[in-house]
Amino acid sequence: MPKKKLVVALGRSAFGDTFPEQQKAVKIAAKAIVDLVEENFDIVITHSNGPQVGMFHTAMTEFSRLDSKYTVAPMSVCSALSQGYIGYDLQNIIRTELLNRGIFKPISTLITQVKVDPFDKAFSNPTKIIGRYMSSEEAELEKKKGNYVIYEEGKGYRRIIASPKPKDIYEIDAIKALLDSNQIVIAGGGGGIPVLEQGTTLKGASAVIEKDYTSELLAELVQADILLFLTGVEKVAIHYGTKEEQPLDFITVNEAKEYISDGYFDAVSMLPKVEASIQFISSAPNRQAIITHIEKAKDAIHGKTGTSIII
Ligand SMILES: Nc1ncnc2c1ncn2[C@@H]1O[C@H](COP(=O)(O)OP(=O)(O)O)[C@@H](O)[C@H]1O
Ligand SMILES: NC(=O)OP(=O)(O)O
Repeated sequence: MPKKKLVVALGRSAFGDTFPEQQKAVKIAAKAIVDLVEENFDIVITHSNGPQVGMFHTAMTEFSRLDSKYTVAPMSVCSALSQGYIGYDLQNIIRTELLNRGIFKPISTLITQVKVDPFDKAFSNPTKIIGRYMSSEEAELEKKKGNYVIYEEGKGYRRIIASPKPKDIYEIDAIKALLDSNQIVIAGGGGGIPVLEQGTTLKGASAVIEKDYTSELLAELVQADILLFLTGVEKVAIHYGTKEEQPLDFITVNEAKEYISDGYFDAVSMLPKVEASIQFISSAPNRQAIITHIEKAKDAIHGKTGTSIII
């Protein structure tokens, strides 16, 4: 019987905000991934990059102000940096976890570019949160640099950037070839580097793609059986964060659409996962989309927990 293909999307909680946090958190992600390897899946891993891409962009901009030998790195370059920074850590820790369990399976990270539409309305409506929390003074400085910020009640300011939809993945054949040769692939990190096709050139766009949507596109293109979102909660809930909070084991596509139109899912956190799940299971039969906590991956695959989006 052919092995089932699984696309796993690792959320922000898999990495934290700083390198020490990442080194610690990635061990939990590695355990989750190797549990899934032991379940005999072919696996593609995608991951978040919001805090990291913001960190690189701010750092490079600050360096360039201090010393003219440093130049500002465009956001697309910072996306590429974040793929390397996270992928390097992730692939090594997963490798160790595999070897510790006596499993010999190669794993590699692929710098991945994703096509976006230059006319995507998202370019004139920044929504994607990146970087760390800032004080009002830091936020003012960002605004002076021409960047956009939002205020989160009680938490502080954060940068926001355009987040166009992913249209195609340029390295998809390489991803498939690695999968076909029994390798674990980390690809589409941070939603992929957003690029605009200009003749024979791919020009980096000043944007950060939502990795949940890229995960779905990737799952479509590799013809995955399961799309698994590993995040910070065990189940999707309605009335989330209130006394009436109701965690859900299953959500049908029709229910999910109703919950979306009733505003139950936060636009920048849970909504993209639910939308991506709907898209994935609706576009071919016998597919599964599951959202759960990073420490519950194996249980969720066995139907013991998590929220499954079903037809
Ligand atoms: N309706 C909801 N049900 C469950 N969690 C929700 C809901 N709305 C918002 N959340 C929050 O969204 C988070 C997931 O979004 P986010 O952290 O952006 O994703 P990721 O883990 O992929 O980075 C959850 O950990 C939870 O705190
Ligand atoms: N690119 C992306 O979706 O990253 P986050 O999950 O950190 O927002």
